[in-house]
Amino acid sequence: MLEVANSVIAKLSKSEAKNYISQIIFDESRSNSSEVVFIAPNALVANYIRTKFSSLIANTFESLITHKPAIKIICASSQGEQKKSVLLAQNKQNRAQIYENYTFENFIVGHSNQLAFQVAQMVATEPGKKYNPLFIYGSTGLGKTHLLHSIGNYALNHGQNVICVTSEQFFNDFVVNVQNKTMQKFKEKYRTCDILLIDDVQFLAQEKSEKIREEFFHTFNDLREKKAQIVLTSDNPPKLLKGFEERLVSRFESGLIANITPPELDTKIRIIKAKCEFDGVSLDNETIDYIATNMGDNIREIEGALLSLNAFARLMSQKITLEFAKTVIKDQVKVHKDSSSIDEIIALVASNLNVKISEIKSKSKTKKIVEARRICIYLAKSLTPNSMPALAVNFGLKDHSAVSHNIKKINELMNNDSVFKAKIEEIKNKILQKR
Ligand SMILES: Nc1ncnc2c1ncn2[C@@H]1O[C@H](COP(=O)(O)OP(=O)(O)OP(=O)(O)O)[C@@H](O)[C@H]1O
Repeated sequence: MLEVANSVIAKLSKSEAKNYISQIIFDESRSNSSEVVFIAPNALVANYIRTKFSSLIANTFESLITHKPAIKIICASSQGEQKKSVLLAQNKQNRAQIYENYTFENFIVGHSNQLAFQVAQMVATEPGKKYNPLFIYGSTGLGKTHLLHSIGNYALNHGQNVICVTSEQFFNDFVVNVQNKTMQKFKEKYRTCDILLIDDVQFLAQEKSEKIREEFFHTFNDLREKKAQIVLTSDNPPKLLKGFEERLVSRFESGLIANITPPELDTKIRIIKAKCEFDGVSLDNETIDYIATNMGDNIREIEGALLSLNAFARLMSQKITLEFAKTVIKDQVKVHKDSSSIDEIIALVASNLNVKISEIKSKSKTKKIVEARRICIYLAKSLTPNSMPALAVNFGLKDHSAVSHNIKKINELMNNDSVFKAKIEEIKNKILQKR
């Protein structure tokens, strides 16, 4: 059916496709091999399609299935059918904004993203009940959009009316509707959905116009009152989103905040294996380990490296070996090595916590220095491509389990103390901004 719809749409103007063809839904229960039935939301659309597009649809069927069925366009009879038809038509449009491969099934879960994954599943299955809003934050390329769209895919497949946009799309939509004096349309779109998913909400904070934040504030309140689910993603926790008024920040914090941290080596390896399987790329374990250890934590960049490897291997009819991989992705690896050195991290932590660089590098067991050193280890693991053994050498620790122990302590502190957590995020942000 999708093939027929796409072929028909390809022959129409944008407005014909949007205003007519995308409004009808296929009625499987009433269709058979000689007659195909579609439901239109009202008589106007039904009549228009009957007279203008019936033969085009029938011919398209003929070209694809070699016989020409009769095409019947009926009008939604009951209120329920009308509502279903409108909802399905809306969902067809909404679906177009959601990446179909970004599903819960395709998401690899590890310690770094487990909480975000679990709550995302909960809000998808029971929207608006708990954790509203859900605020997911983390550095770039760690899977925030993937989780957001997974919620969207799941909810759409379960008949929910979902709007999924980036904050830039929300802003552009707002501007267009203000210019066209069609704000009522904008409000209907954003305030009647069951689930509103907004990606990269930090960009709204940076917009010069105060009006967009005002509109977002009212949209947010309206949806919350109607118990519609709101999910937001961002690169930083609400407290660090400079540009939003306190009233909005406190609303973001009123639900659940889930942080996605950089994946541990083991999770990264599982993600690489899953991506290879998905894209049909064949890599041996040695090469997978090399990529996981040397390429940083941004999964988008790892995906890019896998694509390059695959493309070069095909082009040169060559099997992907470790040596081949090292040559092809050497630039990506180099960029990561240069991007945020351990010394840079130590210097920033030292100045932020008012301790000396030499103290962090010393063997001092003073509580304040131990904590500063631990923060450096934690940040070095998150922000540099160094492996655990390499970090152990760098920080003069016995082995990789000593590194894990230090990281675990910081994670515990962050989980129990939101001020401490915000402080770490702030330092991390400063390091990222220096890149
Ligand atoms: N845990 C995971 N399992 C499978 N794929 C993942 C995982 N994490 C990230 N990815 C993949 O990595 C790519 C980048 O992820 P995504 O776009 O969701 O990152 P992001 O956190 O939204 O980044 P940004 O802040 O730059 O928008 C996507 O193709 C996504 O499928």
